Amino acid sequence: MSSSALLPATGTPHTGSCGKTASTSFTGSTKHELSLHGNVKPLQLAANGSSRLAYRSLVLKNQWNLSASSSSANAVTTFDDDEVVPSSVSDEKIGVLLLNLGGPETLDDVQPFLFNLFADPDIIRLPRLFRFLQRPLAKLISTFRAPKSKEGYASIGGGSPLRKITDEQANALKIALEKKNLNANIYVGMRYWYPFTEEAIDQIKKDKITKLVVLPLYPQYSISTSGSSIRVLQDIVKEDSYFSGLPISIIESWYQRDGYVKSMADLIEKELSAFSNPEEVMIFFSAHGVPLTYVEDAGDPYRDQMEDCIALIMGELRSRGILNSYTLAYQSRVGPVQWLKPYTDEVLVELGQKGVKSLLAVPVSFVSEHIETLEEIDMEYKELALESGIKNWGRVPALGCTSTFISDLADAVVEALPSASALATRKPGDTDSSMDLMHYLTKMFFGSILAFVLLLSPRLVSAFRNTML
Ligand SMILES: C=CC1=C(C)c2cc3[nH]c(cc4nc(cc5[nH]c(cc1n2)c(C)c5CCC(=O)O)C(CCC(=O)O)=C4C)c(C)c3C=C
Ligand SMILES: [Fe+2]
Repeated sequence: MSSSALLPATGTPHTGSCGKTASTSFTGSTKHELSLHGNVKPLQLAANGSSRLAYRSLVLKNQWNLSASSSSANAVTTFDDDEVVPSSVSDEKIGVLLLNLGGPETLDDVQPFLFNLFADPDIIRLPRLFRFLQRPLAKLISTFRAPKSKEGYASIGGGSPLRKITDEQANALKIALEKKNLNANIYVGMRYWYPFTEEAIDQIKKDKITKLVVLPLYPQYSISTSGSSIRVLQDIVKEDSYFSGLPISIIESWYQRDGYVKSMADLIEKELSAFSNPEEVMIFFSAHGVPLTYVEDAGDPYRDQMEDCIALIMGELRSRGILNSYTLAYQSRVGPVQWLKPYTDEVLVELGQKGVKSLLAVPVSFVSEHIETLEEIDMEYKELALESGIKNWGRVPALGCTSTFISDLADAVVEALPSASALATRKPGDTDSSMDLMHYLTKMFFGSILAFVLLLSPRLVSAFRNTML
């Protein structure tokens, strides 16, 4: 059945734009006094491909003198103030670092972007012994995966909208913070494409930021997303005396915030009302998956947080008298291993077979439109759902620059400031280079055998081809 034969319940295409023009500088007000209260916040650290939990700070009541700051134009996207506040007003220069995944801007960027992604030890988690295979493996997988990915990016206009949307969110956050009397420089650091996290970090140092709030743009924490970006930050902090002394506060997850939950509920409520029989619509939460081993072996809290998040959103909807049925499934799996279940594609088919007629898809693991909303949900899953017997299809847009959401992120930043403190530094001698010669030779020996098997075996190569395409 062709999808065009059946009209979706909602008519507005989700273009992936916040609908505002990003600009790089603002004139901030000159002097603000603010009393802030921080909360006990867990800080989750992902290092060497494994997740660790550290608990950080504290209930503080702090009196701040916050100032606007200046910084020059740069390679990395920053949103900063033009106006320099006299140093007598305040010594503080507040920075907010938004962490995101990044996406290819052109089709030529796709393979190198995929290489960066698969070269990340938090994405392909090899045992330590085989870590030196990470890059050859990334080259192999990215080369096989690129044609399929390119098709996807071509179908959404030839590149990812992520940079543009993240810049717009940074812009909106800057304004929201100003409304809360906080002048801050906003930096965007992407994990796998421009502007890279490393560039943002360089700029933060150049700007002599004195207090930094790190805000990953993923509501729920996963080793593979926020964890990976925070690890990059930590690796730099360990080696750099400016960063090791810089008070930093990391907001590692924020799906539980009232403002986020209410903003999601608002979007769902609005899209439900576009169906002719809203109360018959099943709310279908579709989250990006992760391999099962992340959760079951490495202690990734992602699934628990996702389930908690859905319960909060549904609780909010119930409190508004919206009693629709709902379900959660995981999308976008890659490769031959088991991922979190149930899988979105399989659930859609089952729901169709069970006679569900109206469905509202809700992307819940990400706050921008991206390839997995614009292509996977809007095209692939919609078509599959319609073929499976679902008659009315709708999709909730990503939060983007929704004002209640951005205002809540601004609150999160303000609340995080008092608990900023220097991250722990590595002890002298606590480095990989302390590995002895025997250890090194053993690694190389077994690693070479695995490399030979993986890279030169034609059967394995063809297995790869089948699973990556
Ligand atoms: C919470 C969100 C995300 C999780 C968790 C996540 C894990 C994860 N992803 C891959 C593999 C790929 N991801 C790709 C793109 C991509 N992934 C996310 C979000 C999460 N990923 C985003 C926002 C994007 C960027 C989309 C864009 O618009 O550019 C891709 C490339 C696209 C494709 O080929 O499908 C891959 C590959 C793994 C392996 C993983 C967990 C281990
Ligand atoms: Fe992904």
